[in-house]
Amino acid sequence: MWDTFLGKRLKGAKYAIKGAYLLIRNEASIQVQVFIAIVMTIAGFYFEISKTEWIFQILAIGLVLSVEGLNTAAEEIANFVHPDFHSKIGYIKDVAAGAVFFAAITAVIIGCIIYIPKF
Ligand SMILES: Nc1ncnc2c1ncn2[C@@H]1O[C@H](COP(=O)(O)OP(=O)(O)OP(=O)(O)O)[C@@H](O)[C@H]1O
Repeated sequence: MWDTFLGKRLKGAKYAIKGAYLLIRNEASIQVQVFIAIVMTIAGFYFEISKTEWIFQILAIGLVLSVEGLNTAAEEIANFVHPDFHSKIGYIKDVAAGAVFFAAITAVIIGCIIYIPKF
């Protein structure tokens, strides 16, 4: 069953769900982002944001969690291939963190556009 086209896709999805679970269980940065996502979701219901606002909020949450997850993967690869201090590893980790910064700034701006007018 797992050797068919559909079976291989299902197996891939199984590993992806396992990866998402590992990120949430092991990574403090992801746990913080998930907490913020839950708070923002509660805020969305509390302020009864519009369908368009929900779409942007969900996209922002997904963007941050996705990029944070990829940043963690980059850090893990860097630590595995070169556990010792190296300027190149420092550069790789810094640019991966920079990607998270872009995503986080985008999410904050979206949050401000949605919620500031509600006060
Ligand atoms: N092996 C290394 N060589 C050079 N610089 C490093 C190395 N490891 C970390 N750094 C520098 O330290 C910064 C933070 O490292 P890292 O992202 O691993 O966070 P941490 O706080 O050490 O670990 P964690 O995120 O798991 O708590 C990097 O962005 C990089 O500038």
